[in-house]
Formats: sequence, C-alpha cells, structure tokens
Amino acid sequence: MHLFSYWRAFVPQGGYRGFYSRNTVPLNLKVVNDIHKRGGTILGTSRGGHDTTKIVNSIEDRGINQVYIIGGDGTQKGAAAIFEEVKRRRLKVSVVGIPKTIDNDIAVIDRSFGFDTAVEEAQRAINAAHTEAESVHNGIGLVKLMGRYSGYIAMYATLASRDVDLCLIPEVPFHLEGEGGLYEFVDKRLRENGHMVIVVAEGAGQELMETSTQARDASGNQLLRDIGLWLSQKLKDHYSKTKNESLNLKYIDPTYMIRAIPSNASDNVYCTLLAQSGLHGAMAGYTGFTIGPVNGRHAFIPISRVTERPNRVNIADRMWARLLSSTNQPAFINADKINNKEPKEEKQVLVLNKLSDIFTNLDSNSSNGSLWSMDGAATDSTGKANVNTTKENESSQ
Ligand SMILES: Nc1ncnc2c1ncn2[C@@H]1O[C@H](COP(=O)(O)OP(=O)(O)O)[C@@H](O)[C@H]1O
Ligand SMILES: O=P(O)(O)OC[C@H]1O[C@](O)(COP(=O)(O)O)[C@@H](O)[C@@H]1O
Repeated sequence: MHLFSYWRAFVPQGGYRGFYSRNTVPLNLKVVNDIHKRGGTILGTSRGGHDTTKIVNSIEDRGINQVYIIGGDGTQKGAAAIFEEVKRRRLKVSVVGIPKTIDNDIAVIDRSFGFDTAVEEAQRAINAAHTEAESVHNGIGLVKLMGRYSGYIAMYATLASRDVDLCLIPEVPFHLEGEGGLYEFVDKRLRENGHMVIVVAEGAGQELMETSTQARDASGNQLLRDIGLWLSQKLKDHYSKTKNESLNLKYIDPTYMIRAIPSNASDNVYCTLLAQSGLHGAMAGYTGFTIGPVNGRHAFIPISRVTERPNRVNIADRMWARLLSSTNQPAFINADKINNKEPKEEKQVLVLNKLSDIFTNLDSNSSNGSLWSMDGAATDSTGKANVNTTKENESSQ
C-alpha cells in the first residue's frame, strides 16, 4: 500500500502559516522520490505565524486526522499548543512532532535530525580555517557555527576535528582580558604554535557586545549580533595594541552553507526511522508525542516533555570536560558552581496519550504522558515506560 498517495501537505508559505494558506500539494511517491538528496525543504519554512485557533480550524475543516509537524524546539512548542487545542475540541486527530534542527536543542532525545550532517559539514570549514592559519605567521582561523542558545554543533565539530584550539559556546560566558581570559590564551597559543583555530557558536558572547540587542524575530528568538565579526575585530585591536607584529586572521562564516546541504547517510537512516516510528505511533492511536531516540532506543515522548526546557550543553558533564582536555582552553568559569545549579532529572513513569483515552477519560488523562519505546524493551507489561529521561547520552560514551 502506498500511503503517501493519499496524503497532502500544506504549502507554499511554509511553516505554521502553511496550515491556513489555501494551497496544498499531494505528497505521492513521485513527489518525495528524491527529496532526501536535496537540501532545504519542499514544504517551505517560516518564523512566527503560529495561530493555534486558525491552525486547528483548518485541520478540522479539512477533516485531517494525522498531523506531522517537523522542526526544532519552537516548532515542538507549537505542536504542543496544537495538540492541546485538538484535545480541548475532542477531535480525532493524532499530532506527532518530528525533531528536525541542526542545533540539537530539543530536550530528552539523543539528537535531532540534521545535527550529524551539520557537524560533518562544519569539518570542511574548520579544515579550511586550519589550512589558512598554519600557512602564515600569527595565523588565526576563526569559524562561526550555528547554535543560537545551544553550542552542540560547535562542541561536536571541535571534538571531531581536533584542529580546534578554542571553542566558544553560548552556555559558557567568556571574558577577554586578564588572567584566564581569551587574550591570554590566544597569545600563548600563537607564541607556542604560531597559529590557532577558534570555533565560535553564533549565540556565544552576546552579552559582551556593547551593541547587544533585545530585538526578536517573528518566532520570538533573540536577534543575534555577529560574534565572529566582533571577535575578529577585538583580536586584531588587541594584537596591534600589545604586539609589534601583525595578526593574520581569516574569518569564515559557513553557517547557511552548512544548513543548506543535503543530509548525510547517517541522518538519512535516522530520518527513515523517524518517519516509520511516527507513522506507527499515529496508526496505533497515540497522539501528542514527539518521536526520537532516547538512550539509543526509539521512543514516543509526550510533546510536553520535550518542550519543558531547551536542550543545552551541560558544561558540568563529561563531554564538555573532554572538549576542555582536548583543546586545553581556559574553562572560563567554575564548573562546580554550574554543577550545583543544574537540576538533576529523575526517572519518571508517566502515561502516554492515546486518542481513545482522550475520548473515554479526558479529565483523568495527564497531558504529561510517558516515553514509550518502539521496540518495547523499555516498557513494562502494562505498556508503561520506565525510561530515564535524563539526556545522558554522553555518559555512556
Ligand atoms: N511557545 C510557542 N507556542 C506556539 N508556537 C511557537 C512557540 N514557539 C515557537 N513557535 C512557532 O514555532 C515555529 C518555529 O519556531 P522557531 O523558533 O522559529 O524555530 P525552531 O522550530 O527551529 O526552534 C514558528 O512558527 C513559531 O512561531
Ligand atoms: O536566519 P534564520 O533563517 O532565522 O536562521 C538562523 C537560525 O537557524 C538556526 O540554525 C536554527 O535552524 P534550524 O532550527 O532550522 O535547524 C539557529 O541556530 C539560527 O540562529
């Protein structure tokens, strides 16, 4: 059976606006045949435009009974709002979140679709930065990578490359001057090696820029200043003030080039699993869940769980410690202090939402729900899951 031949997708304005635009396209096998080989999206995308009432009106008017919503942290929040409204109206509609963002900022799951590809593609920029930097005296290759609030791409690209001397992420505020500061470290590396590579996530150091802005995009995300340009200028100024030599700094911003490429093989396989699992969940009558791997097992996760908090690099965790020992960069802050601030997550047993439950017992059905493992290994005989929802993927590596 070719399920796709019955399906239509909302376009062309893209994103949530697409729900209440008039146009749709059929998603048959011919249309989707080679989309995994292309970057971008055939559905279109947009910031803002989430109007829960209009969206659910459209779902209701068109008689849609399964909704698959693809995107990052903000998109999952939008999906949660749609699910709540669908539930309030008692509609027989499954709402399924598909975690897609290169930033990897979706909580609970091991990684989001696109992240692996972004880390791999970032290697090309880092390699270029390294080649340029080591070819000249006092060479610095500075690479900016995406990551508005989460520094995962920068962290993993640094760990994968091993050519990076300094990695700056939004989760670690850094300082330029004085003992343990960035200037001191850069001076030392250039003195010792004659060149260095810096990777900076786009959300890092925003608080340092005098011109920092409170402006927001249509989705409510803070509009960021270009930390790469700012840091380039600061380093050049520092060098010209304190040394009698010139600094050869090459700034590379590959951010949109990275986001625009087709997904790699590993992400393609992941995508297949997301598609199959999401469909199985909806067909089994579950709703209000996001699909994704948790500690290596594909699970249905109540959307409300993945939207409770964003997934950010835990700098008290082993992975960041590994990065620090690999680059030998300054820690900038005392990890112990951060450690005490991080709330520890506990094992949870919750109940997953089923469409049938919503109709039979709406009031007693918690909207929190549970994780439900696709292979059943993490569930008990009652179908309830007992999965540690702490995102501890790092600790097992
Ligand atoms: N709290 C929220 N409630 C409803 N919709 C939201 C919420 N946060 C974001 N959205 C919507 O989700 C969509 C995507 O959010 P955005 O932050 O731009 O991207 P991402 O999904 O990659 O995080 C936008 O249309 C935005 O309006
Ligand atoms: O300029 P735009 O299109 O708003 O995109 C920039 C933002 O996209 C992000 O990469 C997130 O993109 P995705 O959620 O599509 O992966 C952020 O890191 C970045 O701030």
